[in-house]
Amino acid sequence: MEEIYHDDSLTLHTDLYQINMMKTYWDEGITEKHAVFEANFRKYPFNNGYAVFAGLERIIHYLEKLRFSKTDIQYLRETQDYPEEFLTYLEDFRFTATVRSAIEGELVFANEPILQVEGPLAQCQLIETALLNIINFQTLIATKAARIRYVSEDDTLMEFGSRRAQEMDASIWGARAAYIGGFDATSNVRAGKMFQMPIAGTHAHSLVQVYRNDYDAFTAYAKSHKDCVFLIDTYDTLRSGVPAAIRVANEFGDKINFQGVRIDSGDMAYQSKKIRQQLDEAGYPNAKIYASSDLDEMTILNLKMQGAKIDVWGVGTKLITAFDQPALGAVYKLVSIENDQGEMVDTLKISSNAEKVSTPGRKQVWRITRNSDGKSEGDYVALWEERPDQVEELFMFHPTYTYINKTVTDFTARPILQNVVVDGKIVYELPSLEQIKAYSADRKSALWEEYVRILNPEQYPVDLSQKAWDHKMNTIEKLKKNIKK
Ligand SMILES: Nc1ncnc2c1ncn2[C@@H]1O[C@H](COP(=O)(O)OP(=O)(O)OP(=O)(O)O)[C@@H](O)[C@H]1O
Ligand SMILES: O=P(O)(O)OC[C@H]1O[C@H](OP(=O)(O)OP(=O)(O)O)[C@H](O)[C@@H]1O
Ligand SMILES: O=C(O)c1cccnc1
Repeated sequence: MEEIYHDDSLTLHTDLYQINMMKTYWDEGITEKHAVFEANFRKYPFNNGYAVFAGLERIIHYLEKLRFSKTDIQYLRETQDYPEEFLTYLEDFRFTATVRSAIEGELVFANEPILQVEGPLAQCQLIETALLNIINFQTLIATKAARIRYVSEDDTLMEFGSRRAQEMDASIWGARAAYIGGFDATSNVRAGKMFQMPIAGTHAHSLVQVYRNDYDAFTAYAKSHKDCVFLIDTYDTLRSGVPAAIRVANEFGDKINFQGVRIDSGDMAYQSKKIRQQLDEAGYPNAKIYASSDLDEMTILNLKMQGAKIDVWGVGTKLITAFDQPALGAVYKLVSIENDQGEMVDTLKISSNAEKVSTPGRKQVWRITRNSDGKSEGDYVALWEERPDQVEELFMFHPTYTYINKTVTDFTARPILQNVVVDGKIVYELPSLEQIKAYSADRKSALWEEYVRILNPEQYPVDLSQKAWDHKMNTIEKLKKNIKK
């Protein structure tokens, strides 16, 4: 395809309706009205008990370069009937808003703000699409990876999904998210280069097909590589694959690191036990058994239950495509907007479903942990000016079933939303990927096992402060009166 407009910016990576709304705000002279938007999700992905927040690094890179390029303006000029003055406004557009966010690797929960944007209305509006696009995908994959890590215990996990991912961006950022969620390496070399993350791999069936037999293929591979994992299931795993691998390992001795064998088909519990036996008998107790083939957390759990002797799991399709739940569904809602008198007015969106009614006003999420053992008591969603970290006693109650409540003492309250961009300037120092991964693993250990298990986890408490709850009820009452009028 001939490229008419050079793809030199991500600023038009937004829905047309955002720019159309910007045009309305511009016509009305309210582009600079002060606004606050918050993002949250309502339903846990994969019915998990938490989500692993990911995507912030890409959001920061996106915001850093948020300008309408010449070709962006030219494209809008030629396709939309915007007046030149509006295009000039877009040309001069600079991001000056403030973004507060959960940090990558943080565990986040349903119905709490995970990211907040505050600043000129038009700016907050433009970035909704890209922000949700990034968070929804990366958080989803990091969460799926965390589930797979949970069942795999300390086994090695390799991400193999690139060929099956929904296009290239998904492979790359999905590989990174999988690493944050608990994977050890990716097969995608570009992801390794971009993010300085470990890459690893074995070889494909095609290599064995080229040589028409296992032995010749493994020999050729061993001649050209020190580290060897042989794929043994091309013809007959137990009768040809394993014996050929052992023969090549014997013949090459110290010239190679015989790391193990990979299986990619058949009954992997039965086969892995037989393979283990053959490798042990041949004097290779340290050779590992790798497995791949449409794996996910349920199959891995089942294979472990059957006593499969698998040491390394290669997971592709079902991880990178978030096979059983392909979207996270995080939304971005206006919670506060300046009125004509210059005062902030908090807003909400009413729904017939009580649990879906949003909470008005700018909020902070406080993670409440017990000082005695560092375990999480739940999250406390409070109005911005509240300081639950400065009180001795905290009354926490379920926002819908208010009779479910408790009073917490001897606790630490930690704010989840952190300043990332302030007045358009990036103030957050990006941690290394290793730090993010380690942080996430550490956060999981602060959760009670009941919230971490992958099947029917307990509902983690996400409570509203009394003030936030009262404010919500008052806002609903006022709205109802207004509607009646
Ligand atoms: N012992 C086992 N218990 C439960 N699931 C298993 C077991 N062994 C393999 N599986 C899973 O069963 C599925 C088998 O896939 P499938 O029937 O497509 O064939 P395959 O053996 O992989 O062969 P091929 O890919 O050559 O068609 C895979 O998802 C695999 O992970
Ligand atoms: O099963 P997944 O979880 O998606 O993992 C990735 C798959 O990709 C490869 O198969 P493929 O048939 O594409 O190539 P191959 O010839 O190397 O086996 C590999 O053998 C895995 O089965
Ligand atoms: O390295 C491997 O074994 C690998 C890589 C990608 C997909 N399947 C397998």
